[in-house]
Amino acid sequence: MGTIRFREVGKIYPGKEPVVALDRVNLEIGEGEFVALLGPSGCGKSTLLNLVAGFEDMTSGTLSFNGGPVSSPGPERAVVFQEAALLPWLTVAQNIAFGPTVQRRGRAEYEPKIRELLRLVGLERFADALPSQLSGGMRQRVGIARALVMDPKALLMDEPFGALDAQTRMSMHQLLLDVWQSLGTTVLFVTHDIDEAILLADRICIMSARPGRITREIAVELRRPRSVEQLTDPAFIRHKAEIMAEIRAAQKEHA
Ligand SMILES: Nc1ncnc2c1ncn2[C@@H]1O[C@H](COP(=O)(O)OP(=O)(O)OP(=O)(O)O)[C@@H](O)[C@H]1O
Repeated sequence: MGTIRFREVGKIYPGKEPVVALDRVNLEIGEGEFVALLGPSGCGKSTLLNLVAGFEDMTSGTLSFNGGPVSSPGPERAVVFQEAALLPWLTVAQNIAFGPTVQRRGRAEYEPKIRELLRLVGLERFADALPSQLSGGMRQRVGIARALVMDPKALLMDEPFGALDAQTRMSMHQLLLDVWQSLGTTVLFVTHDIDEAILLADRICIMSARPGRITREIAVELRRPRSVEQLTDPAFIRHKAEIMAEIRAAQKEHA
């Protein structure tokens, strides 16, 4: 389970000059699907993700997760932000265990899970390290493990690799693909990076400049398992040209 369904969803931020962030968004994401959201800055990508996370309320329309309405955050929908925001006084393992600890779950229940997640994100040797001893990529691995500890049905990722250098980004792409392949979690992934979206996603939704609407959906025709070698695949280049043309057209319309 992990299906997400937007029906005619609108979001207006109230204020002296109200901001129409989303306008009649329709989107269906199937169980285990990897969907990337691409679009110009300020088009409402984070707003859309925050609605699924339960951080914001919509103004109109309906949004459901596994068939039920979304009204608040929940452990079945985990969020990964650009900065992992780890607790600096806790070790890597303690940071990952933070959610279960707050929920007062027994150590015996979650410890095997923490070990499994440390292995999954390649940080077994850093279980006792403090966040200050880690690189940016390693911190983000902890962020992913922390998100997975409650066995979420969906991972909501808001530019999770946006602050990383190109090399680290590439290894994070591989890591995320491996994690997704082994867990089958639904992923909603917000990015500015066209290559990243094509490399990772099953489907790419392109949003128009404000007010944000989904103007185009592209099913990515690259075989899995994916790897960075596919950056030169003819299908990859075709998708990239198609997406760039769509984004240019949307910008022109807005100008
Ligand atoms: N809490 C808020 N109050 C008022 N306006 C907001 C709020 N949050 C976002 N907005 C506005 O809503 C619009 C959509 O913002 P959002 O952050 O969803 O876009 P985005 O596509 O994620 O942008 P970026 O790519 O730059 O992160 C923007 O114009 C933004 O200024």
